[in-house]
Amino acid sequence: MLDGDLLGGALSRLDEAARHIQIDPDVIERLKYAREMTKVALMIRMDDGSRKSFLAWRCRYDDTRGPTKGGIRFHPDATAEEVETLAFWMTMKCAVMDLPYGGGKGAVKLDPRTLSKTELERLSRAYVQAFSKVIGPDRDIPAPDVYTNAMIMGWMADEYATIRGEPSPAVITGKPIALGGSLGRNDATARGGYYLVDHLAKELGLGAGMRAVVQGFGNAGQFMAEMLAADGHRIVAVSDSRGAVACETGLDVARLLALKAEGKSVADLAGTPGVRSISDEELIATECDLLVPAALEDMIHVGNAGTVRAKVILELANGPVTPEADRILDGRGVVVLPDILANAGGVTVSYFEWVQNRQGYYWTLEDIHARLKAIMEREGAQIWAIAQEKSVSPRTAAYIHALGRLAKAIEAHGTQQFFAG
Ligand SMILES: NC(=O)c1ccc[n+]([C@@H]2O[C@H](COP(=O)([O-])OP(=O)(O)OC[C@H]3O[C@@H](n4cnc5c(N)ncnc54)[C@H](O)[C@@H]3O)[C@@H](O)[C@H]2O)c1
Repeated sequence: MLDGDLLGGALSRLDEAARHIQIDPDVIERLKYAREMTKVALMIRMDDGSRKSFLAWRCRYDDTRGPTKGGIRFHPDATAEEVETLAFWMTMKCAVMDLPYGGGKGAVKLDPRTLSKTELERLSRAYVQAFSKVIGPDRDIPAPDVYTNAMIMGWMADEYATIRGEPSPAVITGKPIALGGSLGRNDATARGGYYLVDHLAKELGLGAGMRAVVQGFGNAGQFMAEMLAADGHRIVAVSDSRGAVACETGLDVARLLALKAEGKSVADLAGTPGVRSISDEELIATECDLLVPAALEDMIHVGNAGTVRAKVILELANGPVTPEADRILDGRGVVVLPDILANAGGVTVSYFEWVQNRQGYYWTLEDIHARLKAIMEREGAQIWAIAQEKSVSPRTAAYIHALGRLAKAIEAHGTQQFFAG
């Protein structure tokens, strides 16, 4: 964390939103602390016969509005604080989208690229064994996040079914289609963000033939680049953890996708005609209409926010802009579409997957796209209207929107006023 503590920064957004609405102090008190945080060491057998332990967490931040929901991240830099912060953001995100969920998150501290496929499977199953009493279709529902994918979700669902003695697909979302996954889950995060930008294009001053920059070229970033390019926009710069490239006339997205599919980096496109290698800081400073951070937290901070030359930032990643950077961007007129709205397409289609699993009836892709579009447009328009009405940033407006819904649920259990009477 470059600009202070991550959880403190996240909670400060809550205080900022609370200044603009009448809210019972009990509500803020309730949202300041995670309800439950579990830490374990997962010990697995490695392929060479040795044993190795990995730290793992699962946080259920708040379940006032329903079972907790949130992904599992495999990352060498994962920390307990990061997990709690991500679980807090999930609480706000599910409220923003009016999904009947609270917020949760999990992580394992490791670089999954250092494990073989069989070791990765053992680790994924060990995670579910360790947290089998924490998770559950009515308690806490994990999903994929950074460096986890559908295959890992499939192993986890299978392990849970073995422990319970019966299939229980609604315990986890983002599963392979053949194991009860939903159509449209793979590109849902990017698609939701895309629908949002499209719906608010006029208000944002965006139009045809945009210049876009995408930071992070995984699930969220790749689908976003693909959708933008398919609609005739130009992807002028992209990056992944191994480097960044730029091309004034627009990068060949199909070629970038092929490189990633071969296990290579987007940086390997450098040297082809018109494509040059750039630094991460140059990527952030690239002049464009739309900057899409789709990697990790804190990528736009006090040290580089002043260099941003984008009209609009669409936060597909969670927490890519620090609170200090937010203030700098705001002062420079850069509109930030906040993570708890911009990347909520993923959890929304995860919700659809959970509903389909529970009812045992599966929807068509057209159905899923139409439902996702309707929700993104509905919540996006409401948040934009709050921002205009209260003269606040879309981020503060999104927090006001979420807080209003959470407050109703928390207050329904009785506030200080109720018990003092
Ligand atoms: N996948 C989802 O459904 C989903 C939903 C909501 C939010 N998100 C958020 O989106 C972000 C990306 O998630 P994902 O699922 O696409 O993960 P992913 O693992 O598929 O991809 C992550 C990408 O980020 C890149 N990256 C890592 N460090 C980087 C760095 N320093 N600079 C540039 N690129 C870097 C990696 O190389 C990779 O291309 C995360 O913040 C995640 O929490 C994902």
